[in-house]
Amino acid sequence: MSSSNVFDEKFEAAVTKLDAIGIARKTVSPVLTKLLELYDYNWEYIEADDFRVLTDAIFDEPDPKEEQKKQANKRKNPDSDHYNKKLRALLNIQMTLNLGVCPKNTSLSAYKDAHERNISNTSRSQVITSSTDSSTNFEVALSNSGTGKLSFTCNSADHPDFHMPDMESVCKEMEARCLRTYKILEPNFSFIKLLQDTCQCIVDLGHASSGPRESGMVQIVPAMDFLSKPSVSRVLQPNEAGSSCMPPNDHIIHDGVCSSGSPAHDVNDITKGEEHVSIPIINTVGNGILPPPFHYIPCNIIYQNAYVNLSLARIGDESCCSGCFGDCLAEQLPCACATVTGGEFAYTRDGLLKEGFLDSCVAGLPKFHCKICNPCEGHPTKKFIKECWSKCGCARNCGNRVVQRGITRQLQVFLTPGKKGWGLQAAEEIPRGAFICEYVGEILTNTELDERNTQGTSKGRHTYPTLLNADWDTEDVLGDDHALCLDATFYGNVARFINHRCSDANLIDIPVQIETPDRHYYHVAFFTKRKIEPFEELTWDYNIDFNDVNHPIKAFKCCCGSKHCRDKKSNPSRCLNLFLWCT
Ligand SMILES: C[S@@+](CC[C@H](N)C(=O)[O-])C[C@H]1O[C@@H](n2cnc3c(N)ncnc32)[C@H](O)[C@@H]1O
Repeated sequence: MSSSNVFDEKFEAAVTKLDAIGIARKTVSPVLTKLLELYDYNWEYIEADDFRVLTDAIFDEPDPKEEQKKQANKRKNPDSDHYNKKLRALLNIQMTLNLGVCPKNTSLSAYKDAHERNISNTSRSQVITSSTDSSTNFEVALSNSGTGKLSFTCNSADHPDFHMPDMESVCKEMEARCLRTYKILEPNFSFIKLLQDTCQCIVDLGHASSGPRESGMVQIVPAMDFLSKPSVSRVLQPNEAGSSCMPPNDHIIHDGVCSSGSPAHDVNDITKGEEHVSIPIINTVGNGILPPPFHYIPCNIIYQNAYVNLSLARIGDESCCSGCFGDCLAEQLPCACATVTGGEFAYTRDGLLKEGFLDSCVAGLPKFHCKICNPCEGHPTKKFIKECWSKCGCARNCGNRVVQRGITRQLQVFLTPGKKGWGLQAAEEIPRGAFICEYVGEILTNTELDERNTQGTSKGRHTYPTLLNADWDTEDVLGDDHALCLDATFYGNVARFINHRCSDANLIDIPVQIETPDRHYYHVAFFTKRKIEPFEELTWDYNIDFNDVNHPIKAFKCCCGSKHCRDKKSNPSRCLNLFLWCT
């Protein structure tokens, strides 16, 4: 039987089953379609327990009439946080559009013509230009308060055909986008009204020629908190003119820069050249939303009190291979650096983890049961990798230096279709045992992490810390003032986008010792547990206890979709798509 027949039969069986308990086909079909997408067409999960997931999803689906009423109420009550988020996203897009329509062809003279037609014949706006050799900065001040400026930089030589967009067409385009993307139900929806209501801007399309506002313009008087955030200093560089500088999700293009407290994202490469490979941001939903801003760093950085002892004097002969030369893996006998891994290197000459080593990491070491906790549920202990380092005599390209050489695989940051937010996916086939990336962030003491949690500085829907507790022997003697963790909330690398999957995740985190022989501080490296297909999401098991409300790493309602999901409170229908709110 063909796979499409099998699909049809299964679909029909599900619909018939639910019909028998009084749920009509027209109710079942759309929910089933969404669930199938969510679970990668894994019927096993949907058919389990007599279609329990499907039945739950149907009962949890909001009544469409109730939903319409709620939407209308929210519009009447713009203070609602939920509603503000939506507006924020809409405004964000509006600003993106203003930059986005700036075609790659702009010349100073064309621009000046355009601004004279559209902007400058009003006393409330002005155009400021400043030129460098290869580019011209245009700052279009859209209000006399000086706060609502919108500007961009473009390379004047490359843009001979630029026309300043007129506000009417921008607003029409926005309205169409809103209706299309957000499926707004209200028949009288108007984008201009939305702008006026939400950021107190006066939108004048130039039809009524009254006073100084006769030309098509938008005056923006920031009223909402996100508009009044301080602007920053990063201006688009000539070589990145165009779409590569886009506003991060919570931020607006403001004062000519992708403005926020943190730098803007480059959609073509979230690493901004910090890694050997470019890692693009993919949002196939096309709603223009980007991940919230953070600083991309390729290596861990100490926040404040963390003590990491990087002393060459502490690395004894038994912890390095100063006598080696070239590639340690090419030698007949393994050097001192292989002692930690039982006298054999963890890596093959192809740069992959050896099968046996990976198998033993996946199987895991027995938990350590201490006498302090009562009762002790066991503390994690993991197998470590030890790489050669500066005190070793081998070369930079020695086969026992994999993690320290950084990311080499093709990866993408993408907006997941469910409620997990952003994720990381492979952009190529990757073999089993391959290094993907390190978990990079600020090095904090556990006390500092607790402080961030209690002060709410890390407050947000998603959290990004990981504890460095792979070795209980070390942890045991350290208090929270000394034990360390990594927090990628504000500073981090792509690993901060790797989502959790219970038990059958395709990545494993392995502690790696590089600069320090003790296990107080180490690197957390992700390797593939099996072959990865192109565009498969990369996941790891955070190993969190979904019932432990006091743990410094806050549990979330798990949407991993695994049949081994440990979150008994998770309801798969809650994990269904709602793109707009997911960041
Ligand atoms: C390290 S971040 C992962 C990236 C995150 N999705 C984002 O958009 O930035 C961890 C957060 O992602 C979300 N997350 C990760 N795995 C999840 C899962 N299986 N189910 C639901 N949410 C998940 C949770 O909000 C969690 O706090």
